[in-house]
Amino acid sequence: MTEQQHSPARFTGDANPYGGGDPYADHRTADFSFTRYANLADRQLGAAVVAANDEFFAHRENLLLPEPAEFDPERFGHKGKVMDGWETRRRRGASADHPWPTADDHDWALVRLGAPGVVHGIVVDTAHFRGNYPQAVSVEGTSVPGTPSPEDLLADDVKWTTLVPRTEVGGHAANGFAVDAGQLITHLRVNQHPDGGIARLRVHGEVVPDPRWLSVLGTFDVVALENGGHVEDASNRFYSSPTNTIQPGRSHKMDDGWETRRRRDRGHDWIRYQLVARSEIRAIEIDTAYLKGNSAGWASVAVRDGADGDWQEALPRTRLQPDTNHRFVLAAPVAGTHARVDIYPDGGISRLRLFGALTEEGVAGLTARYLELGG
Ligand SMILES: NC(=O)NC(NC(N)=O)C(=O)[O-]
Repeated sequence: MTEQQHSPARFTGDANPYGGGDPYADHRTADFSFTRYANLADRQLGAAVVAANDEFFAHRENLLLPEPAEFDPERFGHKGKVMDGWETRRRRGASADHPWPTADDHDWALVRLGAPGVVHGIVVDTAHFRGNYPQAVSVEGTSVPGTPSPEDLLADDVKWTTLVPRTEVGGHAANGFAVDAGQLITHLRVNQHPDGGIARLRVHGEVVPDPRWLSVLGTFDVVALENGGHVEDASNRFYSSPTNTIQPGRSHKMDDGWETRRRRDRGHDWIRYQLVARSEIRAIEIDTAYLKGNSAGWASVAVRDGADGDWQEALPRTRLQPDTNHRFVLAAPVAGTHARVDIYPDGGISRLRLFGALTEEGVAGLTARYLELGG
């Protein structure tokens, strides 16, 4: 997929001091088209903020929390105002005559993505940092194989590519940046110039798995997000994201799955996926964990070979039980590049697993893409 380059809305400058009431009432945000891609900096996928040079006021780990940042005007701790984000101390200059930081002074945090991938856009949200947000931010990316330590990542021989050049940002705003680096990224370095606080970081993109790993595994879940599957479209996203259906592990609460609004017509809901590459599917799991009074009543699965192929039934319309994992062995393998799950009439499922193996063509396509991206 190629990202259409739009210039996302830009916010710069201070927000007003908090004046009471809903702290989000004056939060500045916009619709960023790249948020249709999954968040590769998701803890659930395995992402982490592995190091930061300073976290005096607030911990670096807050950056990846899934929920919006909270603000309690009354909450102060030993170090100052308790902030729900990553916040560094105020930098100072070298002398009384020059008390200001230098132009190059900045703070950094190292982020490991949940899976290697191509980044299409980044949101640096300074929610509630109104007078203490960074003047500017920049983001670099690198691809380091294996499991490097923070020291390995900070070594001089690691080559970093600029994903977001140093850019002025706004306080109390979701600052969005479209990215078009066209290379595989495993880690990010997020810089705030010269210092300050960032509430949340989101890194939207596509997972590009190592084809050697998937080939050795043989049979695996060919639609799983961590293996390179993704949601192309869905009929409804009212309560929760359809991407939840391909997240790792079992769902542990209702909004960890996919739930649609109640239908009052004669239609039904669906999700369409692109598989990691052309695959042969042999077994299907549909889980309705934590969906009890709102589980889908029935579900069917179809597979398509190529973007314009015809849909071929893999699983006929089948009754589902609430809060239950269902397993189906297919009578014969079904080959394709795309899949869809249709649920009747509405409700939700928590996970869809499509177990199979890459076809020869699938291995070749994935290997070519991986090498082209520098993997
Ligand atoms: N009111 C503040 O937030 N002040 C300071 N920050 C914290 N967290 O106390 C600062 O330096 O910006």
